[in-house]
Amino acid sequence: MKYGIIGAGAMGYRYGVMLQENAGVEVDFIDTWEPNVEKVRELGGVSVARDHENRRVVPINIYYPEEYQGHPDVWIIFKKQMQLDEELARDAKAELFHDDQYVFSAMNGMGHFEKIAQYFAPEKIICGTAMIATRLDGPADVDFMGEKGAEVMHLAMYASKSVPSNVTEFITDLKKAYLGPIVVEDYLGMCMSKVVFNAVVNTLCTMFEVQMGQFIEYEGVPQMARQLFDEAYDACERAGIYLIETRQEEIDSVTTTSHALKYHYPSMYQDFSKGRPTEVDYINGYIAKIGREHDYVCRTHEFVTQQVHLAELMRKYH
Ligand SMILES: NC(=O)C1=CN([C@@H]2O[C@H](COP(=O)(O)OP(=O)(O)OC[C@H]3O[C@@H](n4cnc5c(N)ncnc54)[C@H](OP(=O)(O)O)[C@@H]3O)[C@@H](O)[C@H]2O)C=CC1
Ligand SMILES: CC(C)(CO)C(=O)C(=O)O
Repeated sequence: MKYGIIGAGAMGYRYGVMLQENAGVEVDFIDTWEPNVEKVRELGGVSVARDHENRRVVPINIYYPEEYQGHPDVWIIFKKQMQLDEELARDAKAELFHDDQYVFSAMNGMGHFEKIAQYFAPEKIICGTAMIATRLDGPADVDFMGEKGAEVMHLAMYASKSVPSNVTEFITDLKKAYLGPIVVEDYLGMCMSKVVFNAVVNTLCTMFEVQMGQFIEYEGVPQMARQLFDEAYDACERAGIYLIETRQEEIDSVTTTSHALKYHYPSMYQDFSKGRPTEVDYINGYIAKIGREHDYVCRTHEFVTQQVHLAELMRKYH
């Protein structure tokens, strides 16, 4: 199968480079961030390291949407939630999307699949989540965090419980790429399981400006995590959303994942530290919204969402 990556950022490079190098498939990258596209063209590829080591340039094909003439079988979208509407509109205007194509995304937060469904038929949408950590340190400069083979991701169809036969080839390519795909039936429970995880780790690491390994040094983390998970699970259960992990599994995962990805600054911090808006409204804010819609106030998530916005605003004084 041939793949088109929309958003040559941290995760776009991660998926594209691993598919190209490990699964041996054809991959094209589409990006709108000019310094990034121009840097790739100057270097002849993207500079890739793993846990700060073995940095090398991987040759890739990169295009602005308006330049692209190819026809991938699957689009893989990795933009920040706040950028997605504009990106999809620009890509559609450049006539990139075709009825026969599938589309996959494992962005954090919620709301992106509804936006993608404005351009693709529901049965063509493959939903994902990725417990895969990647840093974008500058244009055309990425660092794949975590040991080789530790990558884990989940996927589910947007419109059905089972995977159609032509999507199995995509799953095979993800396996060959060592991206660690696990197929589940319910996309909503799958996505919310990742949202509640990010609502603890991304948000707290961002507020205290620390890496995951530093965050987990504090012995009170499991207790803080339990409070946030309990509220999120209570809201989801009232909304009829059943997560694919139990509350205890999520709490345990905060500890194990934070140790495994100890040098990683979660993607929310990567935005925060560069003065950009964060995805907090799509993570803690989304949990709070589900709660409110079902007569349940997620007091801690509402407070934490405000705290992150306060911290965003206060950056101007630092
Ligand atoms: N990174 C990770 O480890 C993980 C991320 N995710 C999710 O995947 C999605 C994509 O995230 P991710 O790949 O991290 O994001 P990116 O690395 O793609 O960053 C998003 C965009 O921000 C802008 N940008 C990035 N770095 C800079 C910089 N140094 N200076 C100026 N602009 C910059 C660029 O667009 P522009 O110029 O248009 O602003 C870029 O395309 C998100 O939903 C995220 O939550 C999920 C799992 C893990
Ligand atoms: C890698 C991980 C899982 C850390 O929370 C993530 O989703 C992110 O950085 O946004």
